[in-house]
Amino acid sequence: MEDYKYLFKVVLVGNAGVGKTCLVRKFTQGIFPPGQSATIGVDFMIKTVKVGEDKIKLQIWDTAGQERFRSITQSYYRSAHAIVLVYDVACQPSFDCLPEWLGEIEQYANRKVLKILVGNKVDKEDEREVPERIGKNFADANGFDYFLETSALDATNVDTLFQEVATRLTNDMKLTDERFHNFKSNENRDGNISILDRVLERAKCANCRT
Ligand SMILES: Nc1nc2c(ncn2[C@@H]2O[C@H](COP(=O)(O)OP(=O)(O)OP(=O)(O)O)[C@@H](O)[C@H]2O)c(=O)[nH]1
Repeated sequence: MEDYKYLFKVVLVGNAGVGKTCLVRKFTQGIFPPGQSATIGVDFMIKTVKVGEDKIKLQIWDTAGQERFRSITQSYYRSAHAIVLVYDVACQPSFDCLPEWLGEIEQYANRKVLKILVGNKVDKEDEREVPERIGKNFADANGFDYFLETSALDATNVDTLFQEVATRLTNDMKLTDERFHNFKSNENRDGNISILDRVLERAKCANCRT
């Protein structure tokens, strides 16, 4: 038996070259890989973090940004608990493609998925093309749960990003657990099973409670 409370699937998406793989490797291995080559299809890494007293396992799926892998990566949206959409603050076209990525998320992901917007490569301040305010406005206007800027190169906000994801998902899951137990005790007290109880039970299974 592994001693973690929850396992969450986190999927990174965004244009090719925005730094998805470097963010994941910085977080999971503490390195900025030199000469990182393009991702083929999908790759995943695991890291355990602590949220309060609980150990939380993050299964982080790094998807290829290239168009030719789109049909493969789409199949990973469905089971995601969180989707991290990444653009490059020094590359306006990667920001201009965000509506297209949002369309994919809306089409393929669970309606309740946690949505995070990340502007990466803030170390390239001299070459910045997307102001932080514009990124934040986009996140607010498009229903993202959280926005921040990062650098996989100098580690700015990399741990913060994944820690925030783990914390938000854990809090949500605990709330679901709490509701579930309340309904369970009502069921024991009243001796009947409500429809809502069944729905919650199903939702729990779908959310990979471990
Ligand atoms: N300056 C700077 N360069 C970065 C940063 N993150 C990634 N890079 C560089 O950007 C390039 C692409 O990085 P990747 O991590 O492979 O990008 P990706 O989004 O995974 O690309 P695909 O796998 O093709 O989708 C590499 O040359 C990295 O060295 C960063 O935070 N700052």
